[in-house]
Amino acid sequence: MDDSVTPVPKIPARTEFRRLRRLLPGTAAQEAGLALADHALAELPELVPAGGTVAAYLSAGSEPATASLLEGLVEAGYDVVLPVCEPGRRLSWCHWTPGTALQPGLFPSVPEPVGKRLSLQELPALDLVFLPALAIDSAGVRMGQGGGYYDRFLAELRAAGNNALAVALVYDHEFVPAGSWASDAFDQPVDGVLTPSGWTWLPLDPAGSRHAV
Ligand SMILES: Nc1nc2c(c(=O)[nH]1)N(C=O)[C@@H](CNc1ccc(C(=O)N[C@@H](CCC(=O)O)C(=O)O)cc1)CN2
Ligand SMILES: Nc1ncnc2c1ncn2[C@@H]1O[C@H](COP(=O)(O)OP(=O)(O)OP(=O)(O)O)[C@@H](O)[C@H]1O
Repeated sequence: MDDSVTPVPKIPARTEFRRLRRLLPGTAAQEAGLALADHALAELPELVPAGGTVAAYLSAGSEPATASLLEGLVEAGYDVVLPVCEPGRRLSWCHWTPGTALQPGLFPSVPEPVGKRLSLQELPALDLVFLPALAIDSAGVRMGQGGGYYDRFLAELRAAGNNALAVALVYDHEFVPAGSWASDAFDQPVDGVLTPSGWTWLPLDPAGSRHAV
């Protein structure tokens, strides 16, 4: 891994990752989603006990598609919860199965499940969180859409003592060297990244790693 990168400010870096997504061919999101689901479902039995609770999300636009992953999780017997955007940039959560109705949320392009909304305190203990990202660096720093929804959520989850693994889903070219952009103190690191090529536990530096790679 090249350790000589110069961090660029977060906002232009976000603009560039969005631009690259817009250049992807129309089939990229579906193809990436199928590969991600295969890797995820192959590994999950070792990471999450049968019947465990997995937080995930409904993909939108050019994000790697999560439909196959979500269906596979339910088929494998996991309890799946998906986020709903609330005012104040907070997330609440709904249980999801393939029959759950969807509706546009605060961001009209992002679908959300219809149903009873649960706060973090009302949720069953989470075993694993799959989260959206525009990019992840090899130290585990996440570039999101800029709302701070997941930084707030992970900070609260971790403060509550829940050590659920946080794993971001991105395309291969979005997994980049540590320090590719300037991180902020409030950025919550992820524990791993899942790309169409497979899983990587982070940080990549073995001395700091929480997990066997
Ligand atoms: N699928 C998904 N759900 C999510 C998030 C996310 O990043 N992705 N969020 C993370 O916090 C929260 C919502 N925040 C978001 C904020 C802005 C955009 C947005 O501007 N989307 C672009 C399309 C981006 C693309 O195609 O890659 C758009 O609507 O035009 C999306 C989600 C909660 N739910
Ligand atoms: N724990 C927190 N408490 C309050 N505000 C926070 C917290 N974490 C982040 N924020 C605020 O959220 C805003 C956006 O943060 P950032 O750019 O890292 O979002 P993001 O991770 O890209 O977004 P998202 O999670 O929505 O995809 C920042 O202005 C920051 O001040």
